[in-house]
Amino acid sequence: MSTSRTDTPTAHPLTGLGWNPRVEHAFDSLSHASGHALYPARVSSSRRGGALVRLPGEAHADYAPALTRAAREDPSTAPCAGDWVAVRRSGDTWLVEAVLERSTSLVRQGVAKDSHDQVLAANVDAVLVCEAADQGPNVGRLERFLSLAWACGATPVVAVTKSELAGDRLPEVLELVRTVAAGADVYGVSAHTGDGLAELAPRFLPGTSWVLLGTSGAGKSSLVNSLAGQSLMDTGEIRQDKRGRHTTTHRQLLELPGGALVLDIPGVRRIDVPGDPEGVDRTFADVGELAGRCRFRDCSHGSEPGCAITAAVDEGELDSERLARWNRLRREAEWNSARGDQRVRAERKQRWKAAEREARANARLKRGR
Ligand SMILES: Nc1nc2c(ncn2[C@@H]2O[C@H](COP(=O)(O)OP(=O)(O)OP(=O)(O)O)[C@@H](O)[C@H]2O)c(=O)[nH]1
Ligand SMILES: [Zn+2]
Repeated sequence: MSTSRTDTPTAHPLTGLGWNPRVEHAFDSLSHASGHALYPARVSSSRRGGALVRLPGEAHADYAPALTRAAREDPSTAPCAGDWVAVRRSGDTWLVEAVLERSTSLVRQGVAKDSHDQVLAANVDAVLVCEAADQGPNVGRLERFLSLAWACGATPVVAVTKSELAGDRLPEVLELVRTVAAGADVYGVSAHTGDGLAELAPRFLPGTSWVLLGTSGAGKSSLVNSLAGQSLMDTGEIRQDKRGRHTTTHRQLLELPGGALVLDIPGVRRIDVPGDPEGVDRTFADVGELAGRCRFRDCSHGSEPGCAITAAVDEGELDSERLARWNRLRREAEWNSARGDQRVRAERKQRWKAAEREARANARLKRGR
């Protein structure tokens, strides 16, 4: 069944949940090939066997047997928050028939040799990396989160939170973060005073999906609540109160009043693996650019003649600590991805290209062409 409604495309009932031409196309091809009447829905949260979906109303949907079998083989194929799925009615209940192809996915890489990767959030357009202004900032941590964001295929944006706590040091802190996070936009914000929110808020475009990354207590929930002008996420104080109580599957797809979506997935708050090597390279584009100028293509940036990297360190153009962090993250990322198969890596690379194409298409759409 296709969406044969009389509404104009912009008034599609799922537009507010991020429905776009790419998803529509994926859904239509699936739907045409299926013998069932299928409906599109977006996963708000999932657990083993079933998911909470938005159609746009909220419903619980069990997984169809084939989906359950596939998920048992490879957990990364199971629905996760942010996924677009095709559902169908089965008596009084809904069944998830299939997961539509993801534009991006935030993956927690299995750390044990035989462990599977786990997809924590899907179809994320942007990742807001939060780093508190009063805690350093910790540049190594920032680089990790940025690598992960790039690896996932989403656009990273950095929020230096609790900006009022930095006082006079704020410009200096922001300058440092901008150097480390070249390629991502950086905003100083305070949930307590409201500073900087007016600059950051316009980034949350209607229909875009966001995930927040940052260490516990960085102020992610407070920031989302300030942007929303209401309490959408539990902040540290409230969670403390709730500890010990049984919590059921809760809604993880949050809608900001401005129309952007935030995926609140507790598990992503603390992932500290850097993603794949491409993500690391993108984060350290400055170092990579230097590496491209070394005389030998396989330069190990040790004592080889004509090494542009060691020359840059000697001349004070490249911080030797940043170089050390690059080496460390690259080793970690390579070790991680060596376990994953080549296909997965190739797909992640494709996603950047697809996301870029889509961003360009969306921009054209917004300009009205
Ligand atoms: N001074 C100041 N404190 C803040 C600000 N934003 C948040 N906080 C405080 O920082 C603490 C942690 O804030 P949360 O928003 O719960 O942090 P979080 O990143 O969501 O934490 P997790 O959910 O554990 O990952 C709370 O005590 C907040 O009141 C701010 O702009 N300024
Ligand atoms: Zn070199």
